[in-house]
Amino acid sequence: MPPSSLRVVYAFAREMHPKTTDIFIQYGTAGFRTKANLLEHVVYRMGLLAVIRSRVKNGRTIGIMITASHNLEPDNGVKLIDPDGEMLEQSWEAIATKLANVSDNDLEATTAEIIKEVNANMTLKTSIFIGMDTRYTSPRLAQAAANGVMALKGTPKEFGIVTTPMLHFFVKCRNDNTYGTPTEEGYYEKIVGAFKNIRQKLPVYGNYSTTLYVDGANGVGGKKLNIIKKTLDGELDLKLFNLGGNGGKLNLNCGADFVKVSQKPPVGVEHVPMQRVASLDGDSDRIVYYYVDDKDKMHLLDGDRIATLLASYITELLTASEAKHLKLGLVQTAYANGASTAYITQKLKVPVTCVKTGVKHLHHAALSYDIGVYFEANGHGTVIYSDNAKKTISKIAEEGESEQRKAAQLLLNFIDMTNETVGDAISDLFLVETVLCARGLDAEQWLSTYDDLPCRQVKVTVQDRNVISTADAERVCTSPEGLQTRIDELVAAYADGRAFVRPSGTEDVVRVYAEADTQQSADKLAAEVSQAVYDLAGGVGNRPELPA
Ligand SMILES: CC(=O)N[C@H]1[C@@H](OP(=O)(O)O)O[C@H](CO)[C@@H](O)[C@@H]1O
Ligand SMILES: [Mg+2]
Repeated sequence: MPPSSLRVVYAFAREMHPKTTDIFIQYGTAGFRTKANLLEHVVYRMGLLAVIRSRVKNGRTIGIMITASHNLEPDNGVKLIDPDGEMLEQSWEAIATKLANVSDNDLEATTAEIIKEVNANMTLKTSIFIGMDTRYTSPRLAQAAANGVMALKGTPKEFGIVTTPMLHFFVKCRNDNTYGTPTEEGYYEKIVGAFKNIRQKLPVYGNYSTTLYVDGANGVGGKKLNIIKKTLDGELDLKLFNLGGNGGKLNLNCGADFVKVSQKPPVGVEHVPMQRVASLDGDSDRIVYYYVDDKDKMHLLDGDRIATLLASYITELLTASEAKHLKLGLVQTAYANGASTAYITQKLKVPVTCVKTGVKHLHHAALSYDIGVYFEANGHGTVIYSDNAKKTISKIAEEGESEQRKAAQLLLNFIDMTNETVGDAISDLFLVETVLCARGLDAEQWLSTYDDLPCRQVKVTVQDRNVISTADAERVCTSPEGLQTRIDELVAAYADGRAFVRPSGTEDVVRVYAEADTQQSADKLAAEVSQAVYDLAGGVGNRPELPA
């Protein structure tokens, strides 16, 4: 592009999407995320960067998703999706951060510098897929992204309101047409189609009931399930709540994150004792299940539960299809309940890898298995299958003995039902329902597989959360000095005690996690560790108090 036309681009940027704040913003665990009114210039610049990224990747399509996931309504965010539908390559996060923070005056020079540095061929044609969640600030930000794309002569394709995993899926399909069709219909056809297929093969039996209640978090997931619901022909009877009407606010006292962290049922859902409920987050890339018993006590079935359920069923099908040589492994983070890890390794005999928080880390580690099941405890996860695994299973489905063939065919449906690009609440919901149906389980039986250790997660506000450094997949705190020693002392006083701290990548807080043999102990340990963080890492506001 000749310099004169770039001049026009930057003059346009200054005028249309000016940088109005000096607050430093960082591409974190899931992209940029902050108050929506601080983001417009950032999103515009991500439009520019998406085009540059695409041109480094031979013109393959890149995605831009506008969402702040489970955060409350006033927040928003933006993240880039790489050509295979994966999160942006980590080495580009620093580039994104640099571009987001330069002044309007330096934007031109910095963009030119980046183009040179990454060696982008700016003559390539490129299309950028843009999606957004249901926030009222999203359309304006999506427009800023499209303007950024057009500024560098890329072609934006706007999908409007879609779930985050849908956009990942579209990007993957656009760059690899064997994976599916890059449209919402294509997504339903593949994922919901596979579910309906498998239901033909697995009769409903035992304690499994086809009625499922869903908490849509007043976000996009419930709206999409409302479309899907009409096509399910009674295979699954969805009763949807928190669809965004009746004044229900996005993620407010509802949704997967609320249910997981507060360990309370969401508002807005009718609670029938023992009825299983699936709770999605605002952009529908997370899901947890729960039920309320006849004494009004809530029982949570979180990401760890879903991971173990899926891993054990896949193992069963691998055994039945005699494809046991395919190596299945599970990936978790330090937030995984200790009881789940023990169950997976000791009972299921499946190897477990523990990695840092953030889906990109889990996805990456899962790639080292033939079949990698990865889940964060908060319900974000999926299963990925290597080409070798897919080929082997397809071959058995065609050439194996009758019983082997049957199992392999089920497994192929299971693979089709999976959104392998990223954690996907809708895809995960169908996977879980399939396994529960295949095993004739109700939620209570599912819960009885193992007993979770009571746990507690809390936040502490400090002056600068980056004073906290960690090692060993965030399980050990290496600075500030003395904090880990203090945590060790505190943990030692509890049976089955475990605790760790880490700076959040999406909020300006330090997260504290604790588990112990009783809820009371877990709560107390979390509070004591919070005090240690407050004292040793520059706490602000009131010092955390111990539970009464
Ligand atoms: C403890 C926890 O649930 N942390 C979440 C949260 O990250 P933090 O870096 O902890 O803020 O948001 C991430 C993005 O959704 C998700 O990947 C991660 O698991
Ligand atoms: Mg989310």
